[in-house]
Amino acid sequence: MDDPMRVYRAKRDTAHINVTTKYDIVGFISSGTYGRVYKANTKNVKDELWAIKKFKPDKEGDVVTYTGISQSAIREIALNREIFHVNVVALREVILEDKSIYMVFEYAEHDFLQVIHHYSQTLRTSIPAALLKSLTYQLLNGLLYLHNCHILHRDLKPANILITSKGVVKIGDLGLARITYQPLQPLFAGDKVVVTIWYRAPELLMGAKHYHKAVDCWAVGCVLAELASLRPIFKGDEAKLDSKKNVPFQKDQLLKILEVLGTPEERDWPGIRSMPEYANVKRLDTYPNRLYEWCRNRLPSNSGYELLNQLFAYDPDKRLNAREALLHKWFHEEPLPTMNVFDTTSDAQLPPRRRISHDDAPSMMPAQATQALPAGQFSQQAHLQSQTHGSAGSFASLSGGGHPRKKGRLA
Ligand SMILES: Nc1ncnc2c1ncn2[C@@H]1O[C@H](COP(=O)(O)OP(=O)(O)OP(=O)(O)O)[C@@H](O)[C@H]1O
Repeated sequence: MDDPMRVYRAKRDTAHINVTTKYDIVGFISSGTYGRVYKANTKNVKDELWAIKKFKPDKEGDVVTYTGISQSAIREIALNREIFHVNVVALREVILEDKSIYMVFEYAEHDFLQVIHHYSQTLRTSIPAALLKSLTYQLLNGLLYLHNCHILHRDLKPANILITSKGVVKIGDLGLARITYQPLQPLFAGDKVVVTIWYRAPELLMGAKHYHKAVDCWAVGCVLAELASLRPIFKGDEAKLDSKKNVPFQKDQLLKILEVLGTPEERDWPGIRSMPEYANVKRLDTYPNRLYEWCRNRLPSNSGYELLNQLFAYDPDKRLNAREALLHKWFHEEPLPTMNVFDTTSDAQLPPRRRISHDDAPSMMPAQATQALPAGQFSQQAHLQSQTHGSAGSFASLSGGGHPRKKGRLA
């Protein structure tokens, strides 16, 4: 006969965990492409903060229906469950409740965009070298881990790179991330767009059919340059798809790059002539490389310039990878990067806490009575609720070839 305690425990473990019975919603943080993010605290535990991302439920017309979990949500959940690193935002659990999916992440008080705004708008001074170096170092450290796990982030930008109140950098938003050993699809098809345009690597802008980890390293170069100058280095206007969804030539974005890095030549980038957009680039004016001048007042260190120059190699095969970048001498000369990026920041100069609003918090609440899911989905829920620990394992089951999300530009 079944042990009643065992039956009780089994029932308890597969019962619904209600988000709002486990967490107090402190407020609304932000609305992203695929959902809304809330700040939450574990019930009855002081200062145990979380960021809960609630995916938008699928809708058929105005009716919310349980049509399954979107490809994007599955990918973000699946990738996050397999990874664990100090510089990547940790997923605590996933809760499936009332036709919605909730991902519970460790909470990060700041992000790179907010630090950039704080220095440009409030302090009106450049980011000190020690902070700049620590932010970049930890970002590269997280990226090296992802790349070692064969994960491309594909959407690195200041808003997606978070910092905890203890000064630890955490790469977030793996919603666009992909496993690299999947057969790579052509980059642009229909309305698929990869990487916010200001951080988009030249091989993508030139129409490359295949791309790899180097696209993330280009984005790190853009982020480093933005931290150093407090504004996006290549702030191009995105050309939109035409009515037939033809992929346009991103002339303005490429011009912004050419103006600083000069016109790429065959010796910089063998194979450039066979790139789909080469003829279009040939028609543009030619520019000299001005990166050294660009750095003069913004990144006034020779080795800092060298690092940026190598992250901005046109040829993706020559571009510095995350490991090489971490070994770069800029990080090994004074001031050295620190574990707490704010080690050398006075209290008065610390960026403010993340702003939250209270207006939207009620829409977080699921309906009072949690609707029963079809039988098969209980096991899925129990599966998803397991905690995320351990190192990157096999991703074979994650290799669905869904559509990357179309991303908007930074506001
Ligand atoms: N762990 C976290 N701690 C604190 N805030 C977070 C956390 N994760 C996300 N946020 C905030 O919520 C915002 C949106 O989150 P996220 O980028 O994951 O959603 P998204 O739907 O992919 O959005 P987007 O389309 O803007 O990339 C972030 O820019 C950040 O401000």
